[in-house]
Amino acid sequence: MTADLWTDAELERRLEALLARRYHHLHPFNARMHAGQLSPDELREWVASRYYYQQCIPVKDSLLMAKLPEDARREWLTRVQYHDGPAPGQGGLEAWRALGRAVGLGRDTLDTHALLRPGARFATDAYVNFVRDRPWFDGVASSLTELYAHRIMPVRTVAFETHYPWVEPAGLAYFRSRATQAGVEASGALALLRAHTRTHEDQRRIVRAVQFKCEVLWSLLDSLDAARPPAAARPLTGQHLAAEVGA
Ligand SMILES: O=C(O)c1cc(C(=O)O)c2c(n1)C(=O)C(=O)c1cc(C(=O)O)[nH]c1-2
Repeated sequence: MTADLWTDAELERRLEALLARRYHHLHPFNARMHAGQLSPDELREWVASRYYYQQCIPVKDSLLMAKLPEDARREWLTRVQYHDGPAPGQGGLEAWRALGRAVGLGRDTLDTHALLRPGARFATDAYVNFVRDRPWFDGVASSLTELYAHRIMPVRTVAFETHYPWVEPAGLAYFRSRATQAGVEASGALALLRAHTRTHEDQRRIVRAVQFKCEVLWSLLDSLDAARPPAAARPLTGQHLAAEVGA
């Protein structure tokens, strides 16, 4: 340990301050969603684009697990199990499919990425690549946006109930589940990082990883918030791409 280390409280204060300024709850698209200003199609595109993010989370966690120390690996496995569930038809990803059904999107539309915005794919892939290519310490740190995620879930749930009554209530279960799960995950990640922090530079790496992750989440919403051009000029979706390669 070196004398110039921030205390735990100071590190958390810095992360809080960063997230309060840069987390995606402040993004104009999220603000419009929570204010009830999204059209049904915009809401569907968000659900479809975020589905790709949800699919990739257990993939990045599996890549991360391969690098973790033994105790941490056992702990991190629960994240993969949370999303994949103990059996088909269960788990977090299935809960997101239920959200898809609740907004009128079938599994086929989600799985073919027909409505996935290219920018949302690039942002998500950047997160997976970051975790794959960097040391596990940075990968774990990049999950710390979850320090804030659990706080916006209750806000989002109420926003959906209030402003989008056409969305089947059963579809909101995922948000409710994350309201507790994200906090548990963030505390576990922080504890693991603290146990392996030796230098001030380690602490700065944590902050930089959270900065990066804020940009991932921000970019994902940028892709959805782009000006809405006429259909012919709209960004390519999975459906267009599949048609072009003759699938
Ligand atoms: O809807 C959201 O605002 C939101 C944000 C985040 C986040 O902060 O990365 C995650 C999730 N949801 C989520 O559902 C989820 O499973 C998740 C996993 C992770 C991660 O970095 O490992 N973040 C998030």
